[in-house]
Amino acid sequence: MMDENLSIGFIGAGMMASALIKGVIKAGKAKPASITASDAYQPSLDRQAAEGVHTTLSNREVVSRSRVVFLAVKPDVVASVLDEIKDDVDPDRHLIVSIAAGISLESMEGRLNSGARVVRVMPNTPCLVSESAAAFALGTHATAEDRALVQELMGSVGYACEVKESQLDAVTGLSGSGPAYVYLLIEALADGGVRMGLPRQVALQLAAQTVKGAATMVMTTGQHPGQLKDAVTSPGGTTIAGIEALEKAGFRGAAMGAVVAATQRSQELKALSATPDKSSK
Ligand SMILES: NC(=O)C1=CN([C@@H]2O[C@H](COP(=O)(O)OP(=O)(O)OC[C@H]3O[C@@H](n4cnc5c(N)ncnc54)[C@H](OP(=O)(O)O)[C@@H]3O)[C@@H](O)[C@H]2O)C=CC1
Ligand SMILES: O=C(O)[C@@H]1CCC=N1
Repeated sequence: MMDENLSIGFIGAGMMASALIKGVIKAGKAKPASITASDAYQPSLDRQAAEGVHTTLSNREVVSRSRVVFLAVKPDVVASVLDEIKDDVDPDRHLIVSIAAGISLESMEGRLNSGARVVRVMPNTPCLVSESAAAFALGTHATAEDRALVQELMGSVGYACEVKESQLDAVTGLSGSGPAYVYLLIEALADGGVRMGLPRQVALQLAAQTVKGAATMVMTTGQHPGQLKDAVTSPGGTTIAGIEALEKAGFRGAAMGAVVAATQRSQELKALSATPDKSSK
């Protein structure tokens, strides 16, 4: 069991860090006072300070105050942040948890002093409402305790599982970016309702609840989505007319293509994380 007084730090206090901070506090896994957040953008820090989180403009202070340090900056900033905190990271004390898309464990370990414990996590923003879908991979020096801690922390805000690092780009393309695809779907379904005369608010509520209900059916009945689809689809009825329209528009291919494109983009981001020459350390 995690100690609720475990000190957790966030370097970068933007969208994803805010969602994680709120989620872990709500789950009772950390107290606001045991969290430290840094950012380059003062209004982001002001938002965290209002929640009772200790804030600072110094990334090094985050490391000095925390045992678990989340790297929650954009992928192209990770290298410079690691260079900045490198000499403050103590393998006996710190676990570094990167949530940056595409940045490899090897490249991060290569920028830190030897023995640094690093984990890569790919979360998603629904951790704010305890409905995250996350996967993680352990670095060379991360321990069984680190695995248990990350599983407990991420599991407290939704579903979490360990995967091979090579699978994390696909996780990013599916569940990391996935909430945005589903928001697009909800918006489009609501637009369809509005197009056919429903009030906007009613249409949006019906669309969102339909997506939530269908997801809950998949997760609780154990039935294949195809079986559940068939149960909605009466012969010669309304649903098959709707499905025909979706199939004609290439809906399945478009959804698969979104995951493929986002995965490929995550793979491209690796180019930003080439391992530095170790002899220069
Ligand atoms: N958003 C999402 O749904 C998900 C994001 N991620 C990953 O999370 C990471 C953060 O993404 P997201 O929260 O969306 O991005 P944001 O831009 O919202 O947050 C990043 C924050 O880091 C700040 N920052 C920039 N440089 C530094 C620095 N040197 N030191 C400290 N803070 C700095 C930025 O300030 P400023 O704006 O002034 O530059 C910004 O406030 C990314 O690596 C992304 O791949 C992973 C899963 C899902
Ligand atoms: O769009 C992005 O790059 C980040 C990573 C996954 C979700 N958002």
